[in-house]
Amino acid sequence: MTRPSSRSGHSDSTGTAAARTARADSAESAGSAESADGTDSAHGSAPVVVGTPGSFARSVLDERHPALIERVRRAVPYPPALQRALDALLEEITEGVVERLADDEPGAERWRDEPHYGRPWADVPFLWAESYFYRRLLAALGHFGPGPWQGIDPFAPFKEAELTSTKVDDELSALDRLPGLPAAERDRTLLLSSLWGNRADLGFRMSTGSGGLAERVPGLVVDDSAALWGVLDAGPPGTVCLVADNAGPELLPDLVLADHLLGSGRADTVVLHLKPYPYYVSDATTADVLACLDRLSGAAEPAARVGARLRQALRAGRLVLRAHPFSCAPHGYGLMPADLRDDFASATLTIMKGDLNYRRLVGDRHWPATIAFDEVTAYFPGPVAALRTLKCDVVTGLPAGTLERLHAEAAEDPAGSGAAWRTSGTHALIQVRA
Ligand SMILES: O=P(O)(O)OC[C@H]1O[C@](O)(CO)[C@@H](O)[C@@H]1O
Repeated sequence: MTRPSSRSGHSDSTGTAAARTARADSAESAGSAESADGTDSAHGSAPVVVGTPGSFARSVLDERHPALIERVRRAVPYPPALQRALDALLEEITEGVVERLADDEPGAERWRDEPHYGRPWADVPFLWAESYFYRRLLAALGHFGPGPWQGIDPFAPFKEAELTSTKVDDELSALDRLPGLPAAERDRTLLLSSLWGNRADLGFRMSTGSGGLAERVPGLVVDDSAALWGVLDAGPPGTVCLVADNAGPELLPDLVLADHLLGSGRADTVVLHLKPYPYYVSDATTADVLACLDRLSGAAEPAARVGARLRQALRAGRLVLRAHPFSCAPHGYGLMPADLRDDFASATLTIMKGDLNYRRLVGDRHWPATIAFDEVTAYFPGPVAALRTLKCDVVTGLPAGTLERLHAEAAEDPAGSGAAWRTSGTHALIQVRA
């Protein structure tokens, strides 16, 4: 495998203007030409739009976003002007049309060319609507300043509550079982901890017991983990890109996995991709990494040792943090700018964590669930793995038999849960394109 050297310089583009030029290229290289209505001509798979009441996407816009505004308002004592800005945003998303960022808002130029302004929020693509909502929330709260609220993370109180919970102590103390496990089971435990950390309620406790972990994870609908280790073991240790998702209970097992990749010789360097600003409530930023390192260092052994090794890896440049602007862009990775593409191209493997990264990786579309993962990620510049619990309608790469089983289970469920397996986080997948 040719691995061009990675570049560290980053453009300031979220991929908006340049992205549209790149769209044709990336669609072409993915073998999926888009028609004027946004439908993928090869498969008839339309982009997910916020859409009609009753859809999952609409419930996020109608219920979760207003609830989040109220949660943020209760958690932080914002002054009257910022409260009024929150009121205005709430009114806009529930009754109005999509408004532009104010011209004097820092970074407004990155959003200027988007085509969705003046339309009802329900009419725009789901991925775009969610991403723009978070940007507008931060604008309302003065996050980008200048001013006294500049840089304040409105989600910090929630993140801190999760990170300081005693549940995390239990999970960290379970780390002491790892050295006693055979190497293959240690690999698997750490991989599954990182995977289920995306649901943020299992984590390291999965390492207990004597049975194989896979048997105790009935919700794992695709398990390409052998291919994942195969990619990493195929050559000398190189760079692994780990594209993080949530802070706290998800980021901790991600960091422990990064330590394991470095310590087991699977990676020479781990590049951890973070969000440059608070996003999707709990997405990890640099501050969240530092908080996790403090949490590890303040815990009992062996967690404290993991924390010390990670600090040393940061100092030595073996654990590298990136916060590329495109990480908060409202687009799929098919539109990533060249410098980010170079980063991923130079990696032995890129591991995409979580549901949002999955949507951005495969494209936020109503794909047939059985369409090959290899096909929808063909554009990606290097080997890529997705570790994700299912929290939205988008899924690809399911074996036909698995899909049938999921439908049959849903049909038999007395609660009539329908397609809840797609959205409730009870199911998960490990998919790899080597
Ligand atoms: O933290 P994760 O796994 O990326 O999940 C975020 C998911 O939450 C939602 O915002 C709402 O459920 C999804 O649209 C999104 O994909």
